[in-house]
Amino acid sequence: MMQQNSFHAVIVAGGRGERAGLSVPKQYALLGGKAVVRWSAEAMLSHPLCAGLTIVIPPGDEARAMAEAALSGLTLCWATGGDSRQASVAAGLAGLDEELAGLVLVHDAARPGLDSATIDRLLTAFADATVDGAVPVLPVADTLALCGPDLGDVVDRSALVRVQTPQAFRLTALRAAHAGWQGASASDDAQMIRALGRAVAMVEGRRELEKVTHQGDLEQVEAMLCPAPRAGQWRTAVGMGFDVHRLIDGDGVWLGGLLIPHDRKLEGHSDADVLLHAITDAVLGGIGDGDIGQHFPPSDPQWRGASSDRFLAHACELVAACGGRIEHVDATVMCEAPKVGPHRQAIRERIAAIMGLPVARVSIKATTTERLGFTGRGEGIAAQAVVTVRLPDGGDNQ
Ligand SMILES: Nc1ccn([C@@H]2O[C@H](COP(=O)(O)OP(=O)(O)OP(=O)(O)O)[C@@H](O)[C@H]2O)c(=O)n1
Ligand SMILES: C[C@](O)(CO)[C@H](O)COP(=O)(O)O
Repeated sequence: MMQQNSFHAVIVAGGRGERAGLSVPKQYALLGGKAVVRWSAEAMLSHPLCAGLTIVIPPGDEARAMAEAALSGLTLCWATGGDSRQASVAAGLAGLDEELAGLVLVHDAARPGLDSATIDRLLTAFADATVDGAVPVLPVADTLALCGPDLGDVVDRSALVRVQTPQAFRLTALRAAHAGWQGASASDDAQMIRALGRAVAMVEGRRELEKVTHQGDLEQVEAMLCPAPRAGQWRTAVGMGFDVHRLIDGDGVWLGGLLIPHDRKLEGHSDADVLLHAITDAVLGGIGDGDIGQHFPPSDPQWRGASSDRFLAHACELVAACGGRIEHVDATVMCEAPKVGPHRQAIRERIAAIMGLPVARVSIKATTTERLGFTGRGEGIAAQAVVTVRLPDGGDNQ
């Protein structure tokens, strides 16, 4: 049953970002350690009335979006973009169920500064049954003038606004607008709804919703969203973790959130994922918050056979609750077998997804111990990890 005023979000991330001139399309660029598109995806999904999210990406970009933008940990649908923003929006709308999505919020991935309050203002506009759309707007602060070879006449700016996204619509109206559009390519959806003679309300926009368009914009938006810490406001902490599990007869070992085929398995109360346990302890070490056994006691039956993803995700949530963020993970697995190398990239991607990090910030290494000791004799597997955490001063655990 659809909740009153719940909405489905469509984030268009199907462009090439040519004007921004970055080394990757701007939706995948890192802003405050997180891919640009992930900022809006998280903001949409964390809104209590968000009933679903579709992200529109360039053709063939799904693996990249999941790995580079660390989107695989989020619950969402994919759509393949078109040659223009308008075509990409249409592709995103195509998969929506009319019944489930009464309202749709269409948003540019290139505007990472989305917050819940803006979404609330847009939704509130639909209390007026005559409204079919709502957009966030900002006043124009500069003098505006026509331009030709020389400066032309000044335009009355009191009659102008800057239109941002997300733009909210009744889905039936937006579909009709896209189906009936006959003009040149439309730069946003509100003008398409208005062409049908339908009303679009204006709500207060947000400075932080500035679009990353040209060179230098990414730095400016980052400065708004992640103000650089002044000396003494932040500190960097390094946490370390170490774990060992015994190998027994079985048919595969859980390592880094993946089941690796093997003729043995790791023994433990949970799934015994020795690598995730070491990383979890390193994350907890970074915030001085005990260890994995304290948070998930082996004596507690609810953790019997549990997937260790949950332990690591919980530790990452504790970092966020302190106002901190994880910068980097470096871990080493010690065993003779199974060989980790063939699975290294898949393990990095899985850990990055669990931790909400870009893959580049997760390093996984492996070594034998030259047949020495318990790992050398194949009696068990050991793993150690180092995690770097950035914490605001005052965000400390006592
Ligand atoms: N074919 C396209 C073009 C744009 N977009 C998306 O629409 C938003 C606004 O577009 P814009 O800022 O123009 O992005 P780009 O097209 O990527 O930029 P450029 O024109 O500089 O290449 C962006 O989130 C972009 O990813 C899209 O989904 N599909
Ligand atoms: C949709 C939009 O962000 C509203 O301001 C804007 O029109 C996108 O324009 P672009 O030329 O596709 O960047």
